[in-house]
Amino acid sequence: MTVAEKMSRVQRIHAAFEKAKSEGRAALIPYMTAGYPNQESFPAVAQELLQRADLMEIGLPYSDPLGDGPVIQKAGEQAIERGTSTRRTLQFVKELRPTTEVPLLIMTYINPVYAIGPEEFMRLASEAGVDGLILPDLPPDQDDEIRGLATQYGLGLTFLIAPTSTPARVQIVTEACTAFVYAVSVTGVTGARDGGALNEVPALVALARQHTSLPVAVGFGVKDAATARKVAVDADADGVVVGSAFIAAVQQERNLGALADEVKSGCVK
Ligand SMILES: O=P(O)(O)OC[C@@H](O)[C@@H](O)c1c[nH]c2ccccc12
Repeated sequence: MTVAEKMSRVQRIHAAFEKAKSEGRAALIPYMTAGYPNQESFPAVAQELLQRADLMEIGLPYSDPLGDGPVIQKAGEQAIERGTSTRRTLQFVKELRPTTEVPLLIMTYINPVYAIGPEEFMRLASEAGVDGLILPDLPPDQDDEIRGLATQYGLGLTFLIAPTSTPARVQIVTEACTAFVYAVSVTGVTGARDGGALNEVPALVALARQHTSLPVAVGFGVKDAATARKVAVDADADGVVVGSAFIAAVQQERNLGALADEVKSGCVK
């Protein structure tokens, strides 16, 4: 891979945030589990979201997903039952890659990466056209290997901060990120919550900004225009991640594109 190719992935991620900003919006970052609801339907589901997305998170289904709430956990189980493996997930990215300019990030726990072998995983991800990795359970200060390999293969990295993160922790985590910083709105698992759950977001975004000039995206609990507005406008985040609400829409056979349009309307600053 040439230096230019390596640079272009992280740059593509940053450019996507810049473009949304220039249009007066926070970036919409949908999450969808690879191979959900099944291998045949996933590409169409992904396209429905990609048409509205500024960046996209593709979840690598994993059998022991500690941070996943019930909706995403069930989606992952179903995808695995229906044959979506780590390699199949990367193959999905390879198939989507020529159809879209939207940066594609793989959201994965670290175990599947170790199961295939970190170098092999990075090689396959890079070949498939993945732009970045979101690693919710890798403590960035306890790992040099993954970070070194991601740099070598030109992949952006995103780690998570939460309202319970101390300023010292926020410093360590944000310094390890190269793609964007993922601020989790609440401590706990993914999924929608009752109102009030997003109240800690403005302070968390402000704290992140003291430590980084990277874009700061917020996830956990955004499900409609009002909750998106809380994150995009009230907390002034650069990106809004939405997962469980989109998976629930697919599961209930509701109009996914219409829901994505609605959430996107809440991303307008
Ligand atoms: O589902 P929500 O509440 O909209 O939150 C996004 C989240 O699902 C997605 O980013 C995600 C999926 N699995 C994860 C595991 C850890 C952290 C984040 C995630």
